[in-house]
Amino acid sequence: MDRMEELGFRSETDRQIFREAAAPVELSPFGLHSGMFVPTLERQGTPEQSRKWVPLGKSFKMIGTYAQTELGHGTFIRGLETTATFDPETQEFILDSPTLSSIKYWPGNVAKTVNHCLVMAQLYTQGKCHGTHLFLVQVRNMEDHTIMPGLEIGDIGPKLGFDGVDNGFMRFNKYRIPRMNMLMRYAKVLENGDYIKPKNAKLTYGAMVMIRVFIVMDAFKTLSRAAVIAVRYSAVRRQSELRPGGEEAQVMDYQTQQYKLFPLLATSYAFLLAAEGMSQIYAKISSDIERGNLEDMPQLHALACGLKAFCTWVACEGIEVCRMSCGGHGYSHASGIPKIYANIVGACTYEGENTVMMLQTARYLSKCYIRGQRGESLPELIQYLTTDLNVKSTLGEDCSFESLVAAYSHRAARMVAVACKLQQTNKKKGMAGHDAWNKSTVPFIAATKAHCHLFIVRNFVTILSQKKIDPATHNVLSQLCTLYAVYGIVENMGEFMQDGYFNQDQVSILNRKVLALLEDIRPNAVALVDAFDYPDHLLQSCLGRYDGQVYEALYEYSKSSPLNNTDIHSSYYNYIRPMMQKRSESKNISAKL
Ligand SMILES: CCCCCCCC/C=C\CCC/C=C/C(=O)SCCNC(=O)CCNC(=O)[C@H](O)C(C)(C)COP(=O)(O)OP(=O)(O)OC[C@H]1O[C@@H](n2cnc3c(N)ncnc32)[C@H](O)[C@@H]1OP(=O)(O)O
Ligand SMILES: Cc1cc2nc3c(=O)[nH]c(=O)nc-3n(C[C@H](O)[C@H](O)[C@H](O)COP(=O)(O)OP(=O)(O)OC[C@H]3O[C@@H](n4cnc5c(N)ncnc54)[C@H](O)[C@@H]3O)c2cc1C
Repeated sequence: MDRMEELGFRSETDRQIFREAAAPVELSPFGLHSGMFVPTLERQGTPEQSRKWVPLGKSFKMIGTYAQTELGHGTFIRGLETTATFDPETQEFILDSPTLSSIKYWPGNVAKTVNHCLVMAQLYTQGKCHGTHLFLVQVRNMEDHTIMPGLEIGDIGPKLGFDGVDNGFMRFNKYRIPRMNMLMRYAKVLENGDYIKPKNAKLTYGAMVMIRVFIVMDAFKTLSRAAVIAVRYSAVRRQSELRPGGEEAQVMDYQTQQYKLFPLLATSYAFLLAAEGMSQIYAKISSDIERGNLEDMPQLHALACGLKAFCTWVACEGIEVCRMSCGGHGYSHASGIPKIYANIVGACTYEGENTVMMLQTARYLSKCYIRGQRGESLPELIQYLTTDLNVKSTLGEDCSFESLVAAYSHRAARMVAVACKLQQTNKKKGMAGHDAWNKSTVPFIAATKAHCHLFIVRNFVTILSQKKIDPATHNVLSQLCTLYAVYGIVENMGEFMQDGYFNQDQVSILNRKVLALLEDIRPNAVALVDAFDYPDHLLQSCLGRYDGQVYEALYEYSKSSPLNNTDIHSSYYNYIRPMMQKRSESKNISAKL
């Protein structure tokens, strides 16, 4: 903290980059404090509450986390069971875990690290439930860090990853907090217990929207790090003969290796630009919301949900491809890739399970489709829904940006229409609304993925057409953008061709183009990963070292394995030798028989 002050890091982005550089392998146990707890106090507290608590949080005098998920509920927030009941006599809220399933379970750093939590609980006042609200709760003694009376707190045990985060459980037993510990920027409980409701009940969900936006950048960071390691290693690793009798080839010269890695390199650049675009949209709309203009809140929610789900799914699949493209050494922690995967794959679940998030976006698309069919105006990002689906592609040998964006618009518009028509058909068959919805959610998920894919392609093209970039760089970035878009079509050709949008010749053009682009990008592949400028300290990888000294690094890494501290391990004396002695005795016995 002091070091960041010394270095003059003021913006949260700079601070986050510094924290990651300082703790590259394990996630910081203060990630949730800085990334969720403090920003939520700023955005969901009244000005007075923010003035009181935010400085304490920023100076780490108060260390907190976000405690919402319970044993029985994570996705369905309205089903959370923790209660906060207002007691007007004492001006306090009484927090309680009334059932086993209501125990808070998963909140990061709650087990051993934090002394405060933002707790999401069902608010009761004057005998009536007003839904979930956030409460600031002190959970440990500020003098000796002991657990406050009335609370049971512990660690949930080993996980797939996230080893630097002590995810815990927390149980309330009629635990009292002051009335003013309810975050009251949007909703309030007055001294007499009267409830003042917010302009929109979902304003309380604002912290989750913010983190989903951050997670799009995390998807870029993790995928690009894995790509750096795999591409650099592919330049160093020589294996097998490409030319009979010739020297062993750099594995990066195999077309299959290029087809594995170069689209992921292009995806990394696409996700970086998408994350920046998403952040700009979030900054604009969240500031409108803070000024009371909630008009674009549904659009922000839908975009954040969709991109968070789409980018984490693609990033995790891509990181696994990077790992496997490094052969056996990729499976070792020496590569650094298993840790990257283990730390980000949870993002497909936390901050909104990806399928559920995609369905939130799908719900928004369904409503926009109906508005579009009525001729109503639509937000710019959604206007493609009114695309004329009878139009065919004009794609030519050049695979122009315009023809590629048109293809993605057509695909998404067609798939949203298919899902919406199924939903409408279900209703006409007499299904209730919720059944008509549920029985069309599989095509809605596919349509929403196409919607997100369009956003990322269009965003990439827009930035290349708007930003002033020197010609040489623009040329390479254009190759990456074209590869990202063409590869996405080739890999999902059925969705693009189902209505005959492309003809056979155009399909052949696309299949040729994706292979040609691999050759175009090959000379710049290492430079394109070096451009991310990740220091070796951050990558923590013997395979992805900047100096390429892979085998020397692997040898040193292996020698440092704790198993090598002694030549003969105690298991020999405890198990192996007794077993062998027993075997030899039994053999003597059988020989005598
Ligand atoms: C390089 C390093 C890599 C690793 C980096 C790690 C760094 C550390 C970062 C993070 C660590 C992990 C921390 C994790 C924390 C958590 O997981 S906190 C808990 C998160 N939990 C969730 O996200 C729960 C998901 N569920 C929900 O959000 C909601 O339940 C719901 C699915 C949205 C449904 O809500 P609800 O049932 O109340 O609403 P609906 O009936 O579906 O919809 C009603 C209308 O409300 C609109 N709506 C819903 N949510 C929002 C919102 N957030 N904003 C705006 N509007 C919203 C919805 O669209 C409906 O509108 P409509 O009626 O017009 O259609
Ligand atoms: C690494 C990690 C860190 C976490 N950190 C925190 C934290 O700091 N604070 C916190 O409060 N929580 C935290 N969580 C919990 C996390 O927010 C929840 O696990 C997440 O919201 C998913 O909810 P769930 O576990 O109830 O999954 P469920 O919703 O039970 O998912 C199970 C299955 O049900 C499906 N499903 C559920 N609802 C629907 C639906 N409506 N339609 C279709 N399918 C559906 C899902 O798609 C999924 O396939 C963390 C979780 C992880 C893994």
